[in-house]
Amino acid sequence: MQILINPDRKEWKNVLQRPYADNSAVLKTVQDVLTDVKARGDEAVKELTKKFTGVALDRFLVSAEENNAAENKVTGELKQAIQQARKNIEVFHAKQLNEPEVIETLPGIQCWRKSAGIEKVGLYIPGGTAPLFSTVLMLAVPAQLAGCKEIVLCTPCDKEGKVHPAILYAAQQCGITKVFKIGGAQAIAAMAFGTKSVPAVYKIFGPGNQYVTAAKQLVQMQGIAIDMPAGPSEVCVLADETAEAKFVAADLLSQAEHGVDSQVLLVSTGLSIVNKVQQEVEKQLSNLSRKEIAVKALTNSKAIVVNNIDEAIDLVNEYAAEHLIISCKDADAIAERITNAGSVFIGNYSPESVGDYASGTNHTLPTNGFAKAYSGVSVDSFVKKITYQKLSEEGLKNIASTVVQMAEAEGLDAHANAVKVRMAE
Ligand SMILES: NC(=O)c1ccc[n+]([C@@H]2O[C@H](COP(=O)([O-])OP(=O)(O)OC[C@H]3O[C@@H](n4cnc5c(N)ncnc54)[C@H](O)[C@@H]3O)[C@@H](O)[C@H]2O)c1
Ligand SMILES: N[C@H](CO)Cc1c[nH]c[nH+]1
Ligand SMILES: [Zn+2]
Repeated sequence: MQILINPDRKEWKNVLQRPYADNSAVLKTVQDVLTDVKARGDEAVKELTKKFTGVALDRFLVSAEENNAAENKVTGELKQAIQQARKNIEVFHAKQLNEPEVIETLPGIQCWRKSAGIEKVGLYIPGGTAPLFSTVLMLAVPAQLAGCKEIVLCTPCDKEGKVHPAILYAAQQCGITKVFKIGGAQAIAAMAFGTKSVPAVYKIFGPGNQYVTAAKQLVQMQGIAIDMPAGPSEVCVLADETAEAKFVAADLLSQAEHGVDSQVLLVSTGLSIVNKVQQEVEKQLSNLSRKEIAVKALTNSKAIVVNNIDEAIDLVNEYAAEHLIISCKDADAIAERITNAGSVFIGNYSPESVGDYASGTNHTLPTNGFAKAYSGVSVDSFVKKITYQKLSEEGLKNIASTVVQMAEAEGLDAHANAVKVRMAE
């Protein structure tokens, strides 16, 4: 991890750049995948799966037998953990549902807004380097709460053509029945355009690698909605001298192990904590099964020492991390000053892993600085909000002159007439 001391503000943009900023080669590959799947459907999906993963599939839908077999392969302890996590996620997300409230803007003019679940949604569950069954819960629970009628799930399979049993178990727990064993850009294309076996959906959700994220962004240009660009995982830890180096190192490594393109950032007001964290990182690395991946991700990562806490807060707001951990003396007060982050973890006992799995908040979050403008997935992501209005004759009288004045001033006589014709009766 590179250490930078007091970089000039003018340099922040460069310093805070994410790895692999130039994705033109990925975009080219993905564009070809999309064109192929759109033209040739299932045949293209089969060929591309073989090409990118080496797996030859003759069908994509996970069968009832595969589902039953998977249930038997998940241990009782893991089943309990999945159920506990699912419950917490449901409790947290259920509070996001709200009843429509009718507002009377003028006597006789009633306006309201109602949420309607998006009818057809596609969930992408990453599975290239780790079977992220926790993501099933993060997407399927809010989709079900929102009332989405058709929920399709795509996830890559292993070399034997099998989907990880915990992914299937989590899907069962969330009432998802259509699971397709395809991944990458070809899965996004299949859900976007539809194929003989994969239904087309209106909106696609879920994180993924660069290929998946690019595919989502490109299908969006063709009219299919997406949740957000949720790419390689990242965490920023803001730590002062009161932070526990062991905890900070563990948090940094927890995201570095996701992928070689992950980025972790340590921002601090003192060099001594940075040095201690570096030593801890070295120590803890040796015990990790995904050490190679974490080591590569650490080469993209930085520790930045700044002059004071105000500068540190400006820097983390500029970075707009997917996850921000605040390990500082005044963590609560600092949290109040955070304007850009996907999800914030306050204090020494709030590791990001807890939000990744089970506290109840969603782990599908904007990466790559998109937290400046995007929110993470919530029930809201799965609904559209339809506005309604109902006017009585008195209500129309109360607003008529306002509308007529404005319509005529815009030169739109027909608009004005739609009101006048009713008032003339
Ligand atoms: N932002 C979030 O909320 C969030 C949440 C969880 C995971 N993540 C991120 O999701 C990512 C998961 O990535 P993953 O790779 O493990 O799984 P993945 O399922 O996203 O991608 C695997 C698929 O990518 C395709 N692929 C791989 N190499 C390719 C190539 N050279 N050309 C074309 N296609 C190729 C293959 O089809 C493969 O099946 C990680 O980067 C992780 O950090 C992000
Ligand atoms: N940290 C990931 C989001 O960036 C989510 C995840 C899933 N499993 C473990 N972690
Ligand atoms: Zn994680």
